[in-house]
Amino acid sequence: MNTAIDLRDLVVDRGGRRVLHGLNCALPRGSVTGVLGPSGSGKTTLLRAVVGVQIVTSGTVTVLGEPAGTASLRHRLGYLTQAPSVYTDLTVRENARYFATLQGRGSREADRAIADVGLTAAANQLVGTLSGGQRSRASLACAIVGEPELVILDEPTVGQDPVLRAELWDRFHAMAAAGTTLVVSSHVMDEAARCDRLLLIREGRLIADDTPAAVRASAGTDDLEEAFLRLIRRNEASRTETSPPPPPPSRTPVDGATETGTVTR
Ligand SMILES: Nc1ncnc2c1ncn2[C@@H]1O[C@H](COP(=O)(O)OP(=O)(O)OP(=O)(O)O)[C@@H](O)[C@H]1O
Repeated sequence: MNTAIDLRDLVVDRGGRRVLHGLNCALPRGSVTGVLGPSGSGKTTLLRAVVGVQIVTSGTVTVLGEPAGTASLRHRLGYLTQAPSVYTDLTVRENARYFATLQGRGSREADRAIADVGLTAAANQLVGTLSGGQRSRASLACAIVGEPELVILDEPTVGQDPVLRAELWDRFHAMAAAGTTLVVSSHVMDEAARCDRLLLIREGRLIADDTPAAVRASAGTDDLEEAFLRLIRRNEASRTETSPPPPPPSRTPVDGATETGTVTR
């Protein structure tokens, strides 16, 4: 089976509000999918649903052939949240070794993950003394140290300089070439261009699910940022057209007037 993630009519409510409105998509294994959309559009919620930590209102989320959240998936996926989840009173290497051990791996994999995120020089530094960007990379090392089949990364490159971002993306593609499936949320358009496939979310709805080339072609522009703007406007226009006409203004009959406006005496 070549599908890593399958969403069917996924609906999620949070805080009494509908956040995802019936998403459908199937993501292939061994690829890098970018999840893009404005702040608050539902990217993190979608990733949480795939990881299995989000209560789902209705629909199904199937991950590596199992329902999301199934215990056996825990060792098959790595999840990087937006808030770094590493121990500040341990060094980078101690953190990586700890998470490696949890995944049945050793110090070799820990050192490799540290190198993959460009932190070898800081391996013996306490995480609590790292910069924000370094701390986020330490967290990324811990998410990938178990060499999971599926890697879910929520804005992994925030706070990283362009050279490091490019290196991280090279690493993501090397992982995909080796068969790993990656889902990466981002706000950055040049990162969208690096993905094999894009999911563009707007207000909890998927408005594009395609390759970057197909997204550009469908929008009629080579500029991905402009393409997204056009797709968003097109989506808004079609929603306006299909929404029911507004109700007529309510008229409260005044004394002596009927509903039809005829004044009676
Ligand atoms: N714990 C929560 N309780 C209630 N509502 C929430 C909660 N977390 C998120 N939301 C709401 O769900 C919606 C989607 O949030 P989500 O974090 O998925 O967006 P996002 O696209 O990841 O945003 P960002 O790019 O800013 O991280 C937002 O309207 C947000 O306010």
